[in-house]
Amino acid sequence: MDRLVNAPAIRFEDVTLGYDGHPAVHHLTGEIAPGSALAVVGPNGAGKSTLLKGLVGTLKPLGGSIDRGALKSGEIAYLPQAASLDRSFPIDVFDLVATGLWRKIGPFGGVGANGRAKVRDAIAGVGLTGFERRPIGTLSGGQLQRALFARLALQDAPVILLDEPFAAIDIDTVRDLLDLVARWRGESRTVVAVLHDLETVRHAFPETLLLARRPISWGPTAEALRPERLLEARGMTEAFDDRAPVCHAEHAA
Ligand SMILES: Nc1ncnc2c1ncn2[C@@H]1O[C@H](COP(=O)(O)OP(=O)(O)OP(=O)(O)O)[C@@H](O)[C@H]1O
Repeated sequence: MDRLVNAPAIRFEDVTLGYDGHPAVHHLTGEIAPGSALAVVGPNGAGKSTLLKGLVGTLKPLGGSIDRGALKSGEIAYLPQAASLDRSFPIDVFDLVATGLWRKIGPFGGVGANGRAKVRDAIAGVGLTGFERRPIGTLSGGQLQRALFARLALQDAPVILLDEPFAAIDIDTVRDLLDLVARWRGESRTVVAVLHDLETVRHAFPETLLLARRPISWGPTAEALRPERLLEARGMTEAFDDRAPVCHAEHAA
């Protein structure tokens, strides 16, 4: 547990992230404290998924820097949007969840009796006992998301990133998965989640980053989501030029 409590903050210093030299997020400066639960909120196209890709390291900044402290590769667990998963991939629930152990045993390592017990526990923890040998292509959206959360739990990472984890998921599953998020917080893990449902954000995430290509507000959720801030965010993405060059002005608005 000390490993998690002592995890470093993640710091953004005037970060620009984008594609083909065009910014999708810019002028992001701030810090994610270890053990915090941060919601990332904003309109469509605001750059929320782009930010998570930058955080996990699959997208390099076009400008500025992201300091992950001493976090090693693999210590940031990442659940992309459900649409990015190929559900036709021939793998069953047990084997999908077992891939959460890769960081510890390597892709070609045997899972072993101990590992198999951990996989079964993780599957039970998300209420999927009995589904172990079901191909993932036969699961409902909610069941698949439960399996993906079980895999995340097994990864045992100090930082967990979730991209729209509750989109098109039934209310019981959302409640169960939020319980798991609360448990991760109790274990001092850092959780960053892209969310659209502001009720869920207000209920379960004490900190919020409201993003609209640039940060509109970042701080305690009630403050960050004040109506005038939300209005400002809506106007920002509508006005943004998708082919704009990188702007190097210091923290320009
Ligand atoms: N691979 C890519 N190549 C080029 N442009 C991209 C790519 N991915 C995203 N973009 C663009 O970057 C901008 C931000 O996209 P992003 O997916 O980060 O937004 P988002 O806030 O997650 O949106 P949503 O809520 O709709 O999922 C959008 O204009 C999008 O078209």
